[in-house]
Amino acid sequence: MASETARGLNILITGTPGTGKSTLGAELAQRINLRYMDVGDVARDEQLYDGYDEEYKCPVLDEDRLIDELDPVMIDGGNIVDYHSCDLFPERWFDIVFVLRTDNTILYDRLEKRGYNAKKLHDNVQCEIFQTILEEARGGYKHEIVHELTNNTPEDLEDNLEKIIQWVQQWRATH
Ligand SMILES: Nc1ncnc2c1ncn2[C@@H]1O[C@H](COP(=O)(O)OP(=O)(O)O)[C@@H](O)[C@H]1O
Repeated sequence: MASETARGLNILITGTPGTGKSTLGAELAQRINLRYMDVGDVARDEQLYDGYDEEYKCPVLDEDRLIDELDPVMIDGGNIVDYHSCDLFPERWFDIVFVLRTDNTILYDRLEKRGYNAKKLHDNVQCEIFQTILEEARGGYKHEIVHELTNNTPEDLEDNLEKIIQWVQQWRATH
């Protein structure tokens, strides 16, 4: 076996809410035996909040406490992290970053089904139109580790899983 470097593989799955991160992340974790972490769930379980956003009617993430909480786990490696933003994380955490993308009309329907109000729907669809998260990822990580994946249909999901698994196998063979 190739030598384990400082730690095991860490994958970030990011993208606008509704692009399918948790669906893909949870399935991927099962198939390749990594730990799946939804950052929103960790924040809620550990109450890693700092105030309340009246406009969006949601608690504000305490980023410093979140980083402190996750750092030991990330140093160990073997994680798939799911979050709808990526500029808060230390660059050193991730070996590869996947940015999921969804067509605006499909995304709108998914978020409407989720019960988002008009403002939240509009803001999230705008976020996707302006490819905000993709730009964030490209700005925060080395170009060659950032991959954009279209995720509109169940067929896309299966293709994406296969692509990621191939990449992971390659990574494991060379690290
Ligand atoms: N590739 C896909 N094709 C069709 N529907 C999908 C796909 N990926 C996710 N979905 C659906 O879209 C909705 C949002 O997916 P979810 O994984 O919760 O997104 P996120 O974690 O990015 O907010 C869910 O109802 C899920 O079943």
